[in-house]
Amino acid sequence: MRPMRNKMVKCRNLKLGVGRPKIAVPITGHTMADILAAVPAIKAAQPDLVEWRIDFYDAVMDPVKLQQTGQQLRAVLGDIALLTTFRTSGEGGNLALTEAAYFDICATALAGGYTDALDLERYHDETAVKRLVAQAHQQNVVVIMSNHDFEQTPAQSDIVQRLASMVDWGADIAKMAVMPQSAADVLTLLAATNEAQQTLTQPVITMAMGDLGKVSRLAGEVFGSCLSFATVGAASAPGQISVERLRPILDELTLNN
Ligand SMILES: O=C1C[C@@](O)(C(=O)O)C[C@@H](O)[C@@H]1O
Repeated sequence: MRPMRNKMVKCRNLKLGVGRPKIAVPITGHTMADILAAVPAIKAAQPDLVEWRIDFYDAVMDPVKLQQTGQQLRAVLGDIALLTTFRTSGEGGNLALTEAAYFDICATALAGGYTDALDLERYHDETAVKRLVAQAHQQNVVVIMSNHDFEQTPAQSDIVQRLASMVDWGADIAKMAVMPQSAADVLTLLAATNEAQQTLTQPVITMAMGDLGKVSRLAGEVFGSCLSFATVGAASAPGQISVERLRPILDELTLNN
């Protein structure tokens, strides 16, 4: 029997949470030229969504440049959905920032009017996170709330509780990445995904990182993760495989009944 799926979330022309898992490709360029130059090869690979990792962008602290680059990226992407993510250094990102600067950058990205979705890390000040959720929703921007544990894999109940708390705080989609140290850890992540997708009202995105966790990036259809990050060129996290290799595996694992 096909597993039960949660509510669908629309992001531009994408329906997340229904049908097969969608494919996201990160852009990790440091300059506007690098960022825009990555687009033709990405478009040729036909991902469902592009993630702009603004923590890699040299001018991320300059609001005007951030918005202009975002708008140019939006224009060249055509109709591909765009997710903007600032990953803080505590969660595996590229740049250390004060809390205030993190929230300012997220607000600047939203005010730029170019993004279809925003990644918001769950483990920051509650009032500030909820204020950004409200701002995003006013602008019809999808909130993907996230948490990354680059050291280990929390217990199943802890992972589910973290995902549930994201939904409580207004996330449209709840995302959790863990670092497995054993095959048992990968099973824990998959079991937590299965439980969360059956019990939460919103879709979830999960992954176990590194080589041990690769299987979790392939198996979203079965366990209930609605988006898998894959590469065209540079990876943004350990264990990502190329879009070219991922797509036929997702096709193969499609549930037809
Ligand atoms: O949250 C995620 C997931 C990710 O960490 C991964 O493991 O594929 C890659 C990040 O770019 C993205 O923001």
